[in-house]
Amino acid sequence: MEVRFNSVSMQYDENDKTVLKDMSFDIENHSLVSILGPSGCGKSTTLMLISGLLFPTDGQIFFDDKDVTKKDAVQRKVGMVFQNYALYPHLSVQDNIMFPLKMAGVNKKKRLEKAQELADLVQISEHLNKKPGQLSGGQQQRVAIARALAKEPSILLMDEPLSNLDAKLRTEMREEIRRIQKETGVTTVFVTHDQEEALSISDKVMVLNEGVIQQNSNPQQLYDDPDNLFVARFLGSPEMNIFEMEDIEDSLPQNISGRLKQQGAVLAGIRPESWIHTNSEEAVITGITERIEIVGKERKVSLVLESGQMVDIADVEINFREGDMVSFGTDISNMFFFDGDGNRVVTTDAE
Ligand SMILES: Nc1ncnc2c1ncn2[C@@H]1O[C@H](COP(=O)(O)OP(=O)(O)OP(=O)(O)O)[C@@H](O)[C@H]1O
Repeated sequence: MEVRFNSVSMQYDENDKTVLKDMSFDIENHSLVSILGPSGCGKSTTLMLISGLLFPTDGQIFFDDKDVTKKDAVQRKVGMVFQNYALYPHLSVQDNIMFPLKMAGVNKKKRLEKAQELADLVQISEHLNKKPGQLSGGQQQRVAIARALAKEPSILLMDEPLSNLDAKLRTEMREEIRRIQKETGVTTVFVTHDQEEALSISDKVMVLNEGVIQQNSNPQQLYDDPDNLFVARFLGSPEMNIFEMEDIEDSLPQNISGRLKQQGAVLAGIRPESWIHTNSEEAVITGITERIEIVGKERKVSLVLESGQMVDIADVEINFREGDMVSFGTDISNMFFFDGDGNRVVTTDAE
């Protein structure tokens, strides 16, 4: 099922602030889309509006060509998975999976068949007779996914489904969600505030801030070609280093820095992994190495510039020590520029 928002706005209360502002997007059939953004940006509200558990103040919502704006969750036939699993503790795994089918009046033979099929899909067959309390968090979430899929939903909605799991299980389960989504082909919307999670499993990531879509594109594009300063800084860890243009323009070719300024560029950004250690005059920054962190294969250097600005540098060969004065440069193609409103400024030469 394709989902389309047409200028949707949401205000919980007349006197309250507008939580989502004039939101328009398309979610392609059979795709997995993540909604990513900081706390309070409107991720769950967007998901609830797709589900039909909430209704917009303005705008229309379409499932394929059908206007579902006024239809509730049952009419929209959505499947939902929550952070806390929301399983029935007194029912077995099998009964939990079959529950929506029982409510729909499906006969027992068919219910059992479907429960087995879904248990196989989410790889929980050997636990069918257990109660949720006897399962690990990851296994409980598998049951919740199977239950959400039981009625062959038009769309599967997941609100921070992995938040209660430890780091290793989180990684494992996100791969599982991707596999299950691919096998079933069900259009899936996944809410998370974890960028790695969103980038690793999604066909598209919708980045939200303060109820406004900042960018809606494939994960690689978000990282390599951010539309604005918010997206550039939100994605990537450590965060992109940001400089005032005037602090950095001397190291840019004059014709390019002139053109960028003409276009309104006031800030320049360089990702920590784009720096190259150099002794040449082409260095963009020079500073004192304040800290070197080596954790497994990760290398991170914190450099303090003369101005006092701290710069993060990652993935470089470390042939210097803490306290050393070191210089770094980068190719102009690795630099991002932004105007005073935080919008990206691109000159063809700087691309
Ligand atoms: N029932 C409600 N009544 C009034 N305001 C609400 C209600 N639910 C959410 N809000 C407000 O709407 C805004 C968006 O909330 P929402 O839960 O959608 O954000 P979120 O991005 O999912 O946040 P989080 O990551 O913290 O869960 C917040 O400012 C929140 O305070």
